[in-house]
Amino acid sequence: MQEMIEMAADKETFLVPAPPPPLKPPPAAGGGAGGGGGPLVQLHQEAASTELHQEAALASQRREGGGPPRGEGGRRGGGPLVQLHEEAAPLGQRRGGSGPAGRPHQEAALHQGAGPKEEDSVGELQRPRNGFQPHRPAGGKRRNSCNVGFKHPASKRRRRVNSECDPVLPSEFLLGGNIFDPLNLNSLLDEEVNQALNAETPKSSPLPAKGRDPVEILIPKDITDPLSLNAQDGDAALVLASPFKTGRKRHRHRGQQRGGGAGDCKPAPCKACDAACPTPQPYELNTAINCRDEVVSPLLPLAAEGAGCVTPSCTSSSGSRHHRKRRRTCSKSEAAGGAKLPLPPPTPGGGKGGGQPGKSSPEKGKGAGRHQQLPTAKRRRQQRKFQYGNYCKYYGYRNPNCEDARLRVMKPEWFQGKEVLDLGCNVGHLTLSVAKKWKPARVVGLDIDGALIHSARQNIRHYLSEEIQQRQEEDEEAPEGAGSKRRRGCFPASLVASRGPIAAPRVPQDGAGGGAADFPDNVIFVRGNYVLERDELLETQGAEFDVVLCLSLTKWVHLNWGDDGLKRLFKRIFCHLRPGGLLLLEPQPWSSYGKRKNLTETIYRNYYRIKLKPEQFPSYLTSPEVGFSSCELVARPYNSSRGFQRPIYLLHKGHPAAH
Ligand SMILES: C[S@@+](CC[C@H](N)C(=O)[O-])C[C@H]1O[C@@H](n2cnc3c(N)ncnc32)[C@H](O)[C@@H]1O
Repeated sequence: MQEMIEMAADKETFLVPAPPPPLKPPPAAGGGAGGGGGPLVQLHQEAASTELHQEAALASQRREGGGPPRGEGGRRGGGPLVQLHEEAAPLGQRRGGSGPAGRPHQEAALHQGAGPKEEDSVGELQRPRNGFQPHRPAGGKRRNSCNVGFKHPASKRRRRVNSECDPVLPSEFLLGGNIFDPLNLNSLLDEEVNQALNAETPKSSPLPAKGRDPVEILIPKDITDPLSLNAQDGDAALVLASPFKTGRKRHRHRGQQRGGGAGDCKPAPCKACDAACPTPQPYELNTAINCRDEVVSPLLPLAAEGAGCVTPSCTSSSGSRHHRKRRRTCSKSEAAGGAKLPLPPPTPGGGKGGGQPGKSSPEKGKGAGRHQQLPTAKRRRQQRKFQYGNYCKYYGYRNPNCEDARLRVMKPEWFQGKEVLDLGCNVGHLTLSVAKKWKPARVVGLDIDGALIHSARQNIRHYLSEEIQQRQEEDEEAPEGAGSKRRRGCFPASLVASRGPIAAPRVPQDGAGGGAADFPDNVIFVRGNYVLERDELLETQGAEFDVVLCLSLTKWVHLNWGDDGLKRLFKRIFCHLRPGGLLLLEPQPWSSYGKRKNLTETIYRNYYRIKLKPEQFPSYLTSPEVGFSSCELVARPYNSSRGFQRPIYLLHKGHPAAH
């Protein structure tokens, strides 16, 4: 459009300065054919109110291949539209007598970077190529147009000027029009003059003979938008309707490409106008990018998984945005201890975010839609990723309210000063809570998934950062001068949350951090499979711990290594415990096994071979085959998901009377 207008502007420089002055008042309506045909003229007048007609007229000529519009021939090829535009073009000349011829130059000056003062700039204007000296309207007002304020680089403009699309002046006119007054508008000014002027019109501009084909008048569908500038693309062709061709033919909208004949000269859209049209805007692209976030969000967990779940959001919550958001609103202390938080009211069927891993785990809940699209082999591979229950979002699903209710049923004295082994620690939230809250001498978190162990180590920093933050808050709450050190300008809370404390103590590595110490030096995370390969290896296992946590692990060991593997696990725990040691066991119910039986072929096989069901665990553990002296049900902690409402047993080794 912009280009078209500029082309039109260039074309206007060919127009001669001004029409002859009016002699007499215009004739009454219906001034006859010689008057240009009343309706046509009226339409011209209306159409001329939009200067875009002028510009469009010239652009139309370009579309026609540079040739002038022809009466009937023009009609056949969309001519009337061209004609209308072309005829309307010089109407601007009537304004102020001197016409718009100067305007394009002013605009051209703008394009060429002429100075801000129009008067000054006129003098600096380049002469048009055809040698005509444009007329400068006296005090002429620069009219608004589509390209107001829009500057093209000079190179661009020059290219257009020299292009093959240069318009050619019309040589034939209708209804008494001529090059100076193509629409024969002067005929409107005075009836006599009109008659005199049109008594004999030039051969190049014949009067339509009576009985000839009537002049086709094109009526804009929308008179408030005659050029259909507001039309959508699809409506563009419907901009004008001919009474002769109602509903039969669609007229090309200016700017719309013709099927042929236009050669290389394609009308360019007006950028300024297009900006107002409902075409995609750059910010919409941005929206699309934002939307893309929605589109690709299911892939994010994949990335997180691939990255070993090291991000805080990954390690501390579920993959869903919903959960992440919630997680952000609650502190780690809530997640860790949470004893002060009121219990959420029971919801039938379980809470939204607290589903069993089987329901809302990466396998099903989050990736349900994705899995539907995945081929079976890929889905299997995906599922196999979590064949050990090694969900990196486990705590997000399990503790959507950031509270782990199991900590409520545990007694601090079980841990204080003790050495604790947490089997299948996942990303270490419960391990870290125990290590931080109850000051055990040492806590070892062990997990088969190295990525989870990596995350667990990272989480040490977050628990630590929380502690530092708490200390800072306490300091700030304390009154000034009360002996407390108020810290100002400390590390921003957001960065502490996302990156950890600015001066975090060294994160202990494997094998480091031995010996009794305060948190976080009392905690260590180790990757390993706790299930020994053979029973004979049990003999090598020495007693090292006072407490072993075996929470929500049995199902995964059971499914992956069958009855034999689970029994070996129990026996190893027993061996690992010192006399008087404690085992905290939270088995998953048998009813939850079936959902996972198809994860791998081994699991499938094991599932159907399992004989030792979870309800038999207490009796098996206290049997002579293992050796625990007692087993008691501690509690069945509440969870918003019934699937997580599992019993916790306390098993004693050796001297139960001592505990
Ligand atoms: C369902 S999660 C339970 C997490 C944590 N114990 C809790 O209850 O909060 C089970 C964890 O056990 C781990 N796991 C499974 N088999 C294991 C094995 N043989 N040795 C060590 N960890 C194992 C998985 O990687 C997973 O992180």
